[in-house]
Amino acid sequence: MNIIEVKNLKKYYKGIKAVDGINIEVKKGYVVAILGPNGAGKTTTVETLEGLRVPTSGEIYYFGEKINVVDEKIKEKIGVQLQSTNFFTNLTVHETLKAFSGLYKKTVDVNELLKKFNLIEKKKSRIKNLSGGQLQRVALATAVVNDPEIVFLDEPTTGLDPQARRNLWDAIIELKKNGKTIILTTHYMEEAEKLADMIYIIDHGKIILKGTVKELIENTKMKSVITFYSEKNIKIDMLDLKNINGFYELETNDVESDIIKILEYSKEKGHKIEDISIRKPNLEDVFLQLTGRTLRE
Ligand SMILES: Nc1ncnc2c1ncn2[C@@H]1O[C@H](COP(=O)(O)OP(=O)(O)OP(=O)(O)O)[C@@H](O)[C@H]1O
Repeated sequence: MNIIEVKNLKKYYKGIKAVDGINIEVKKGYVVAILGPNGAGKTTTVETLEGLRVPTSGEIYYFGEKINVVDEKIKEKIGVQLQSTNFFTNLTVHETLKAFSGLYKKTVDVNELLKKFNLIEKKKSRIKNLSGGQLQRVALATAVVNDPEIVFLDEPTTGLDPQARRNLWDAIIELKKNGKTIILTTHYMEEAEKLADMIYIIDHGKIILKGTVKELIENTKMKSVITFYSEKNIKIDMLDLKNINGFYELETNDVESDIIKILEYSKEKGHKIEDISIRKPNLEDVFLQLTGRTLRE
């Protein structure tokens, strides 16, 4: 069953079509990523689903039922981590989570949350004294304080260093393991690749492609590239090798079989081959091919 379904959703501001007729389906227990560059319409989309913005038109279904407003009943079942998380900087971590749990009927034990998000040691620290990674973990904890079925995460790792980002990914994977359905926005393709069961690529308010990572890459029919270096002149039957001053490049759809051919040739002829690398197409390439721009432009 689709836990959320969005049909032809539009949100227009004066002169700006922030969201321009998008369709999204979210299955229970899935992590769905909305991936797109700055200004693509990601925040507008999720905040409309959260009931924070009123759509211009379109239909939203929660748990199979069409809704007109995101009412209290739905708000009890969703958890929201806002992009611009404005906590009271003088409150402690514990006080912050307590304050958020006061907003809901059903809540989980705050100490459990502190444990779960590795914040026990920071329990009495003031928000203003936390690192970026710790702050994002508090934000994630506030999003599940009501034990929601669906968790919305708007660019949860923006601005974090790689280690803090990986820690947060682990926390998100843990939420999924606990059966939560997660909708996250991101402009990091690694994040979508790592976490998402289904990806919607959005640009200028429209979904330009959807699918699993594998489907998206296969869909665009992009090839992998094998590169290596050799001082010898290498010519292998059936392989269209490009040679630029000893740096060889091969575009291929069958990395495994072609790499074996190259290695067998090298062994047979005694021609030394160095610096072999394989580059498989990723979501950044998919986006570039579709739009002519990179995700971070
Ligand atoms: N309240 C508003 N009034 C007018 N225009 C808005 C408003 N909110 C967003 N927009 C515009 O709508 C477009 C989409 O913005 P949105 O914040 O949804 O994009 P985004 O993909 O979340 O970007 P980012 O990654 O920068 O957060 C942008 O052009 C933005 O300037």
